[in-house]
This record gives sequence, C-alpha cells and structure tokens, in this order.
Amino acid sequence: MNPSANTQRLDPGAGTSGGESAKLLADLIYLSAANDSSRSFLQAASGELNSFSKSKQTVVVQGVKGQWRILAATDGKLKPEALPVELLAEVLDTERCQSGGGWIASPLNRPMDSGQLLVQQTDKTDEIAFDVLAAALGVGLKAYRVRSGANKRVQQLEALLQMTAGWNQSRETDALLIEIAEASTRLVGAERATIFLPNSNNTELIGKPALGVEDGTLRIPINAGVVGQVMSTGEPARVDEDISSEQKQIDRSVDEQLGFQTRTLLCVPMKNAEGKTIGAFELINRNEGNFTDRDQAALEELASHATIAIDTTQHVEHLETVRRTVATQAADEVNLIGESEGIKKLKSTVERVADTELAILITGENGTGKEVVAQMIHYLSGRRDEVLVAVNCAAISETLLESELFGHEKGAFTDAHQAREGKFELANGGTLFLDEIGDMSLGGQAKLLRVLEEKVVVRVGGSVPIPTTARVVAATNQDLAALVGEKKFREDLFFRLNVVMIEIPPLRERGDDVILLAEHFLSNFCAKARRETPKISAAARNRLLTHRWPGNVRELRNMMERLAYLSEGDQIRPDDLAFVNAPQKENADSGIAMDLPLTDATKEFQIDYIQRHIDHCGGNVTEAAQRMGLHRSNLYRKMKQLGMSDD
Ligand SMILES: Nc1ncnc2c1ncn2[C@@H]1O[C@H](COP(=O)(O)OP(=O)(O)OP(=O)(O)O)[C@@H](O)[C@H]1O
Repeated sequence: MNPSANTQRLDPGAGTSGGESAKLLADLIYLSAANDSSRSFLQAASGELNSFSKSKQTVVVQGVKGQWRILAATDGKLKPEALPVELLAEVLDTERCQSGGGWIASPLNRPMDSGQLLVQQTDKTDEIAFDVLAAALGVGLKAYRVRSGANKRVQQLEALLQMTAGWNQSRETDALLIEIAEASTRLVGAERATIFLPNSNNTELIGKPALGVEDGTLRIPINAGVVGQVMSTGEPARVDEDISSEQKQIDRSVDEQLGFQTRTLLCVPMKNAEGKTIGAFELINRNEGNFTDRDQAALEELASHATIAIDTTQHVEHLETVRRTVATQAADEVNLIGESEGIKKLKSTVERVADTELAILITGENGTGKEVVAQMIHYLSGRRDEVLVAVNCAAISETLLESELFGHEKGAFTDAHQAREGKFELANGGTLFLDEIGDMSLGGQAKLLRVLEEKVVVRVGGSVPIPTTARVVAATNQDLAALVGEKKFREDLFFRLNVVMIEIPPLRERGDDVILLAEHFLSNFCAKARRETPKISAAARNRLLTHRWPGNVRELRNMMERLAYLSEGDQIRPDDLAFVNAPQKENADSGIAMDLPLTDATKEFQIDYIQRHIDHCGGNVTEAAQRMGLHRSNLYRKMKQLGMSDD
C-alpha cells in the first residue's frame, strides 16, 4: 500500500465506471436518510458495497476492548471468530487499509475514534480504492448520525415542550415533583428520578419523589454521595455501569433506604436565574447501557424548566400560607364580646348561617357592632381565606357608588382615565359587606338587585358581563321595611337581602355586657398605652350600667380609649366618668333660648354640639365623629340634615 497516495479513485473492480461510483455514493446518502437505525443503515450499505465491488462478503465491525463486534454483514451467519482478526488488529493499530489472505479492511473514519472498520472478503488488493470505499461508508454513517441526532433532538424538544407546558400552572410542589420525575424517566428512559432540594437550614437534602420510602421523602446529608458533590460543585456527574464500585461514589445507604440497586446514575445541578445551585436532579438506572451526553443535555434542559416551575410553585405555596395566616390572624381578632341573652342568641344564629349562601341583613343602631357581626359571618364561612370587602353606601355619592361597586371602563366618565375593577370583582370568592344599604339610591338598588339575581356585573361604561361569586351581607341602622313603605327602598331588593335578618340589640339592652365590653376595651387600650389596666370601681361600674349609651359600643369603646390614656391611678372612679353622665362644665348653660319650640331647640343644640366637637378636634371630622360615638359618614349625613356646611 502507498500511504502517501492522495489520488483516491473509486475503482474497486475492473469495468467500474465513474458513473457507477457516483451512483454508489448517491445510494449511500439515500440509505442514510431512508433508515431509522444505524444498524439497518450499515446492513443496507454493506449489501450495496458488496455488489458494487463484487466481493464474496462485506462486513462492518467494531473493535471494543480487544473484541470484535459485527455491526452488519452480508452473511447473516458470520461469527466474529471467522474474521481475519490479526489483519483487523493491524488496521486498528496503523489506522490504514490493510489486505492479505483474501481479506481487505479499512477504517470508516480517521482519526479512528469509534474503532469501526469496513471489511471485505475479496481477491482484490487495491487498498487506495478500498480506502475510498470505506471513507464513503463513513461519510454515509456520519450523515445518518447527524440527521438522526437532529430528529431525536426535535422529538425530544417537542416532548419537553409538551411536558413543561403544564408545570407552571402547578400549585402544589409535591405533585409537581412527581410529574417532573415521571416526565424525565420517560424522556431519557431510566428507572427512577428524584429531585433534591435543601431543607430550610441547609443541613439536609430532601429528595422527592422517593419510591419505596414511607412518606415518599428521602433525607440525606447535604454533602453525601454524588448528589452532594453536584450540589457543592454545581457540575453534572455521571456514574457508569462498568466502573469499579470504589470509583462509583454511590451512597449505598440511600439504596438501602430505597430498597434499590443503583447501576448507573446521572445527576445535574438545578440552577436559578442567578446561576446559584438550588437543587439537584438525579436519574437512576438507564434502561439500556450507560447515560450518554445526549441524556445529560436533555436532563439539563429539563432541570432548567423544572427549576423555574418549582420556584414558581413554591412561591405560590408560600403566598397561600401567608394568606391563610393573615386570614387566621384577622379571624382571631374578631371577637364579639357579650354574655347577655340577646348576644348569645345572636352568636348562635351567626354560627348557623355563616357557612351557608343565605342572604343576610344585619340591623341595629349605630355603633352596635354590625360590622363585627359581618366579619364573624365571613370568618366562620368557607370563604374565610378569601377577602372581605366593606363598602359604606352612605359615605359615597350616588354617582360614584355605582362605579365603586361594579367598576368602570376607561373613559366611562370624565375622570375615568383608567379601567378599574369594582368591589364585586375584588370580593370574588369572598364576602362583600354593604353597610348602610338603606342609603343606596333607587338606581343603585336596581343595579344591585340585578347583580344578586344574575350573578354577573357589568362595569360602568362597559357591556361585558363579568361573573361574580361574592357573597353579599348587608347592614342598616334604618327601618328598611318602613323605607319600603315610603317607596325609598325597593321591595324586591328588601326581600332578596332579607332572607335572614340578624338584629343586634342596642347596648342599653345588654345588661352586664357593658362591663365585659368596658373591661375588654380598657385592657386592650392600656396594653397599647403600655400601662397597667386600672380596676373599674364598683361605683364606676354602676354609672356605666345606668348610662343610656346613645352611641352604643362605639361610644363605650371611645370612652375606654380616653380613660386608658388620660385617667390616673389604678382605679377608674365615678369622677373619671363624670363627663359621661353629667354635662360638661362648658355645656352647663347651653345658651339656647327658652322660647324656642323643642324641635328647633334640639336642632340648635345639635348644631352647637357638633360644632364644638369639630372645633375641639381642630376641624378633624373623623376624630370629632369618634368622640361623639358616630361613624364619620353618619356625622356628615347629620350635618347635611341640620344644614351645616361641610367645611
Ligand atoms: N360585641 C362587641 N365586641 C367587641 N367589640 C365590639 C362589639 N360590638 C362593637 N364592637 C366595636 O365597636 C365599634 C363599633 O362597631 P361596628 O363598627 O361594628 O358598629 P356598626 O354597627 O357597624 O356601626 P355603624 O352603624 O356606625 O356602621 C368597633 O370598634 C367594634 O370593634
């Protein structure tokens, strides 16, 4: 053979034309595209080459660790022992075509990374021509590999896309981990998959899912075995079947925990957007042979999608936990104090109707605790983890109330620069508390009735019906039935809201509850004021019990707040309550003319009383309302009634 020859010809036999050679090449390329396994390609190509060179037989072999493996042969019964092994070994060593003893062999590619040879049993010895033939087969095989690699990649990406599409919608980490693990074992073809995430104090790795472990959770020290190594280096690791067990670094204690024998293993790091390793993704026991570079690339791709999905799901879970905690804290703060018969009855009604979908109307004087009852209903219902939205219908002008409740579209009115969702949408799934429902305009009532009946809202300026699942709880301090009689409140809406009526008794009818409430508020405010709670003396208790409490619980609460900050000593005495029972000094002579009729005198007194409070609070109406035991909106209404100006 002439090693320096570079004029390669495809002339394996007499009578072979250039056209036939070109056809052979075209056939090999066609075969590389038409076959879907390398074995079937080599088998078909061997047949072509055999008839092209008119040889006795054509074989493709691969040398693996001193053994010859037949990859394709025109004689299906050929055994490796029948091959010219010495000649083949020489080809392997020299990486050149060799012939002798009726055989000729040449490498499929150079440098010889795969150990694959084309071998023919023939009388011909034109090594240059045979070299070209082997190279042509090598090119065909490479073309097959490139195409099939690209096809596999496309299939893998399609499968990956399909699998990961649903992951980001997951709301529960454990279920997501199982889904990811199953997807990866299917994609790569392995027996098991486990995802390891560190515990909160970074001392252990928690592996899930872990089949064979009691709660499906595997716990290993943070730096144990291959997984620990991947966590600390941030680099992938592989364990092949045929390396010695000392080299394997496999943590056999894990196998013991799982009742499982690990043969091969592939583990890749899971990295977040900042490149930090936040976990490890492990596949165990490839179905066939060792894990490959392609498996590793696929698992790395899966791991990057899994990292995002797990991160999102953990975030959602965290938010859910926070939401439940906040709801529990809010629920714990709702405490309807009182042991009187009226309050006991009320509590038992609330407990019975809270977790139903019944419409509820709460009635009672100002400051009796209507909002507290609405909160109890919400927190005792299945909606407790959702929002409770309160709207005071008296505090919002008629025109704004509609957009407040139902929302508005951009441009619906002059100031509607942006579309905005209404309280019904905000309270979806939760409770909408409509306070002072008696103050709603007739137009608003008509719209509200439609929403309650059709369970959809239409934003002001919009036309799209938006479904609502908010539960409405309404409250009023007015006599709604009387308003219906005066045609100020729609009868149909009254019946719609009034399926269950909860009447809150005024404080003056609750007997000793006054003392319970006083002590409750006093100790709360004293805690805030960082002082010991003073005792309420027997005489002071008496005074509290005999007061008429026009402002109800709110008035009592405000008084206790003042006492917590202003009273001195360790006892509340009747004198401290003087301003409750007796008119204050400055009010002693009201200066109201004696010749006025009672209604006018009352009006004048009210104007004077309100004005003094507002002056006393430096114009702060909210504070003044509090001091008078009124809700701010009610004070405004009262002022309007009395003809007082807002400013
Ligand atoms: N039984 C109760 N136990 C504890 N606190 C109460 C009770 N009743 C009322 N309160 C407190 O009194 C104040 C007034 O109660 P709330 O706002 O619920 O009354 P309301 O009837 O809704 O008033 P308005 O008619 O002015 O809207 C609140 O601070 C509330 O927490």
